[in-house]
Formats: sequence, C-alpha cells, structure tokens
Amino acid sequence: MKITKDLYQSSLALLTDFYQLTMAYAYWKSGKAEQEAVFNLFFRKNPFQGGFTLAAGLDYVIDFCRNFRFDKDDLEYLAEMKNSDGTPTFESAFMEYLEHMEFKCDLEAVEEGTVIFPHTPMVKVKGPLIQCQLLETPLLNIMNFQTLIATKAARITYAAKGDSVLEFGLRRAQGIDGALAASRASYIGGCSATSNVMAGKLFGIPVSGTHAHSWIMSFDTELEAFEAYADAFPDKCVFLVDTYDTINGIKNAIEVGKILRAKGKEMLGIRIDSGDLAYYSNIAREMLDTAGFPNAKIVASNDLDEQIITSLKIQEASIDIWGVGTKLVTAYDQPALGAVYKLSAIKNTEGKWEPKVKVSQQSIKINIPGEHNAIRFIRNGKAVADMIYLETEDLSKTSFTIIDPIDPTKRKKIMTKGLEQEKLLIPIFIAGQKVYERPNLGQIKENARRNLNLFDKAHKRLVNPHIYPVGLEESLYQLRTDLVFKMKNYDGEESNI
Ligand SMILES: Nc1ncnc2c1ncn2[C@@H]1O[C@H](COP(=O)(O)OP(=O)(O)OP(=O)(O)O)[C@@H](O)[C@H]1O
Ligand SMILES: O=P(O)(O)OC[C@H]1O[C@H](OP(=O)(O)OP(=O)(O)O)[C@H](O)[C@@H]1O
Ligand SMILES: O=C(O)c1cccnc1
Repeated sequence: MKITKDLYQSSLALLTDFYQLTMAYAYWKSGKAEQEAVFNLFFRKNPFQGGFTLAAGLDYVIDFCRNFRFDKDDLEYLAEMKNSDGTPTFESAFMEYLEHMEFKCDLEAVEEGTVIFPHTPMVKVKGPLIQCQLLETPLLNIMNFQTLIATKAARITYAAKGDSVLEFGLRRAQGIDGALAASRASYIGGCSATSNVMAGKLFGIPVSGTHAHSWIMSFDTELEAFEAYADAFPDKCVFLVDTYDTINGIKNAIEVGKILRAKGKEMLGIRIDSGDLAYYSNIAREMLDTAGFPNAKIVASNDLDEQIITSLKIQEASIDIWGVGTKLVTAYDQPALGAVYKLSAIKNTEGKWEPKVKVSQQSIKINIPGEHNAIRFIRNGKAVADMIYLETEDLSKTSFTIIDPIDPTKRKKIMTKGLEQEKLLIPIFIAGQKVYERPNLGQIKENARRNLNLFDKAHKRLVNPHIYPVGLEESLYQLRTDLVFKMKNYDGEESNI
C-alpha cells in the first residue's frame, strides 16, 4: 500500500517511547536481548460503551515490521544522547547490535475486519525479547487508532440501516496521518466513500462529494450558482440547499433539475446541512416527489453520529445518504481505544517456557498468561462464543468449559458437535518472514461485513448491548489463578491482617 510504503520506507524504529530503547539497552547489557518471549496486544473494554469492536490496522503493522530496522541517521541520533554525567546513554557496541538487528519474530494477528472482544489478543508477537519490546509502542499506536475508527464507522453504518454513509472528516481529523488512517478504517467499518481525495488515490476508496456554501455565496443568487454547477457537472448535481433559506433552496434545486432534465440529464439530489434535519428532509421529499423527482436523493450532514442518525430514523426523516465527518474520524465520544501490550511468557535459561502474569488489584487488569490463541464457535451462521485457550490445548475435544476472565462465576459449557470453529489469530510472520497474503481493501471491507453479520443484533445495538460470551478455557483459567496466587505468595491461608 503506497502511503504506508512511502511513510514506512525509511525506518520508523524511532517512532517509539524512549523507555523502550532504555529497556532494550538494559536487556542487551544484561544478556537478555535474545531471550525468547511472547507478548499480546489486547483491549479490556469495547469502545463507545458498545458490544463489539472491529479490528483494523494490520496492514500498517505488516509494513512497519517489514521495514523494522535502525538506519544510520537513527543510530547517529541515539549516539548523541548523553547521561547527566556526560557519558553516552547507549554504548557503541549496542549501536552496532541495533545496526545489524533484523526483524525475526513470529507474529500472529486477527485479520482486519474481524469482530473482536475484550481480552482476546489482536496481535501476538513471539521472538527475541528486545524485538518484542521495541514493537510495543508502534503496534499500539497503529492498532488502537484504526480499530477505534473502524468500530465507530461500524456503529454509524449500523444506525444508518443500509443507507450510504459518506466520510467527510479530513478537515477535522487529527492531522494528516490520522485523517488518512481514519478514511481507511471508516471504509473498512462500512462507509461507502470518502471526501478525502488522497485516501482515494492511496487506498482505492471511492471518492465522492457535493459542494460547499462558498460556491453559492460566490454568485449573486443561489439559482445562478445551481445553474452554473449544473453546467459544469450535469451528471453529478447534488445541490446544497440551506445557504439562505432551505425551502427556497429546494425550490431552486427543482427549477435547475427541470432545466437539466430538458437537456436529458437528471439531478442526483440535494444536501441539507443545518436546521431540523427531520423537518426539512421530509418537506424536501414531498416537494421533490410532487415536482416529479422521486429518485432525487436527500443527503444530510451537520455533526452527525450514530445517536443522531438513530434519532432521525425514529423521526422518519427522509434522508437517503449520510455525510459524517468530525464525530467519526475523531471518535468524538471516546478518543482512544486503550489496547495494551503485555508480556505473557518467557523462555528461561534452561529453554523452558514460563508463563507470566501481571498482578493487579483490579481483576480486569490481570493479563492472560502463556502462549494462547482464540477460537470462535459458530452455529448456523451465528457466532455463539469465543474461547481463549493455551496453544497446547487439544482442540479436538467434544466439550469445553469457558470461564469469564473477570467473573469466574460466569461459565459456559460448549459442546462442539455441529459447531463451526474459526481460529482468530493467524500467522502473519514466521521468523521474520511474511507468510500472510494481504487482502486488498475491498476484501477487508467484505470481511468486516461478513463478520458483523455473524453476530446477533443484541450484541450490536448501540446502547446497553447484550454481552457476547468470551471465556478462558478451564486449564488456562486455572493457570492464571495459580500464577496470581504464586506471585502474591498466597498459600491458601489469610495472613498479614
Ligand atoms: N431532527 C433532529 N433530531 C435530532 N437531531 C437533529 C435534528 N436535526 C438536526 N439535528 C442535529 O442537531 C444538531 C444541530 O446543531 P446546530 O444547532 O449547531 O446546527 P444548526 O444551527 O442547525 O446548523 P449550523 O449551526 O451548522 O448552521 C446537529 O448535530 C444536527 O445533526
Ligand atoms: O459536520 P461534520 O460531521 O463534521 O461533516 C462535515 C461538515 O463539514 C462541512 O461544513 P463545515 O463544518 O466546514 O462548516 P459548517 O459547520 O459551517 O457547515 C459540511 O457542510 C459538514 O457540515
Ligand atoms: O462533499 C461534501 O459535501 C463535503 C465534503 C467535506 C465536508 N463536508 C461536505
């Protein structure tokens, strides 16, 4: 993909938090750099108080990993760093180590467009500790943002109930890279086009749009402006009708629509960008129908989001196409996803894997130890539960018990007979070599559509969704519990009270 190619062609290894580099140095200094480890990237809560999350960003992750290296100028910059006593922060032998470092991790991930839930890894990295560590910040940066926006787009398009949603966010997005990534993720999540021309060029997203109030204001009258636009784009006329007086604007649009029709052309529709969108769209529909334009579409815009679209649907507004910008590309009501990246296993000096857990007062923050994967059980085309399990687990068993990672009283028994199984994490890199064939953006969008269709409406509703069951397979649950007790030195007796 071109943008990521251009952006990632030069190494982005310094696009990280400084502490990753100081840890990398200390791993190297203490002889741990090449020790094998497993890290998992996951989030703890669905965004927007919703019931699901839509994964996006893997394509950027792939480019990042393929170009993961320290270039000469990166190393020169690091070599200049000094401790407070004037000595170099990183010794030159470490610089040489970084210079020759090649990405050699195994990386598994859920495909873009996969519906995913809290606690399930979206990306798993296995390889030299130093490399796994250095990937933390950039992987989180990429996955957190694109997953958030793809999820927002899925919610907005869900509210639009099959109507087209156009992404209009470029002018309000978080910078240039944020805008491009947001256009890409919005398309994956269900938008049908973007106003962002560069996103169209770089990613192949359909580009579309109408015109602004400035076009109307640059003429003496609105009618003149519509006529001139119709001259320039006889096949693409969507007239913005609310610059001065919306009802009069609709009348002018109809008048120019008739002129176009006399020339054998059809106006596509009108756009309303202010006022009561239910009231004006219904009046517009009636006026257009009465004037003989039943096929003219009504586009609405103005600070829309999934809640306002839902409300306008309930009000039976006559809106066919929704233009959504600011609230989509900035994920206005929840501007970060909050995925984390945690060490879950490390190979000790005897070559034995040791599961690792971070103990927390809040049980939601206790990570899942060991090398694990997740599987989705599907019955008659509907997903019924996801199970997170240890890689050593025998998946041919006929029944499993899954236990809620936060509340162990919530358990479900899964009888596998007649259920389809979909493995969620699939190999992307093996020993640094890419083994995954990247789908194109259209295929990713289709994967998102198929994935969203796997889930019952109850999990997709925007408010108070029904919680989809995701659980730890029993032996993984037991491993986690034992490890937490071990790390807390808990021997079954209450003490220290
Ligand atoms: N019928 C409706 N039901 C619910 N929300 C609506 C309805 N009509 C418009 N809205 C929303 O209400 C908000 C109106 O905001 P605001 O008052 O700033 O706009 P406006 O004054 O109509 O237009 P502008 O300030 O852009 O000229 C927007 O978010 C819009 O999408
Ligand atoms: O509202 P959004 O979802 O971000 O959609 C994009 C907005 O951008 C344009 O106007 P702009 O905001 O530039 O000016 P306006 O607010 O004065 O209409 C357009 O007319 C939409 O209102
Ligand atoms: O094409 C449009 O109508 C458009 C594009 C960007 C922002 N607002 C509207």
